[in-house]
Amino acid sequence: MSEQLRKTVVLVGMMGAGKTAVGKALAAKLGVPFIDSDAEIERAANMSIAEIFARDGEAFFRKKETQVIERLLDGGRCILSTGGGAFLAQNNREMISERGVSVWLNADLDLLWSRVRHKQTRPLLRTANPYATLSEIFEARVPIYAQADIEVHADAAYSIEEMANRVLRAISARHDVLETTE
Ligand SMILES: Nc1ncnc2c1ncn2[C@@H]1O[C@H](COP(=O)(O)OP(=O)(O)O)[C@@H](O)[C@H]1O
Ligand SMILES: O=C(O)C1=C[C@@H](OP(=O)(O)O)[C@@H](O)[C@H](O)C1
Ligand SMILES: [Mg+2]
Repeated sequence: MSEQLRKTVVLVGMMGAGKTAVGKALAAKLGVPFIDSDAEIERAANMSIAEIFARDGEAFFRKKETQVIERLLDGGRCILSTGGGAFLAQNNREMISERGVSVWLNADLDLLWSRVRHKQTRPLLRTANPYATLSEIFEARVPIYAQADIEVHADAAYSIEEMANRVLRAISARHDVLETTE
């Protein structure tokens, strides 16, 4: 049995949902390239995301993010993990739905917090009360992530491997995304 990816799969969702980790595992399963938009931006700028936010600001980062996602969607089919804010701009959502398929990794706030609380890599959470900030961002964004083509629930009990299998099952049900031949 062989599987052929017919569209780029774009993982969206909150910081800590597992987009980067699950995307990598999914790409390995399918034998297709894995690309993380944050990593691409960091590579091009030769700076970390935190440094880009500090030096050039969030608006600059968002412009770069749109450019990078547009370029990647025009390239070969792959698993594309985006940063948590990438799905918020309408033009980004439009190009993702025209040229790829969006998959929302939907995790609850407690799970997200448990994964991001000890990390210093996410500049948006460098506030006096990072839990409150995460909670506000979560409330504001959930209705937008809910516009994704496919939703996969992320539970604390699911390993990265299990999550990759869940996304694989969800896209396998869509023949316009993953074609399976005997
Ligand atoms: N299903 C999972 N089980 C256990 N740890 C996970 C799982 N998914 C992600 N992680 C861990 O949680 C952290 C955040 O995951 P990451 O992939 O960076 O999320 P995102 O890219 O959505 O912000 C990382 O340390 C990652 O290894
Ligand atoms: O949610 C956001 O706005 C952001 C999420 C981060 O990516 P992850 O979702 O992979 O952590 C990164 O793009 C940047 O710190 C902004
Ligand atoms: Mg990530």
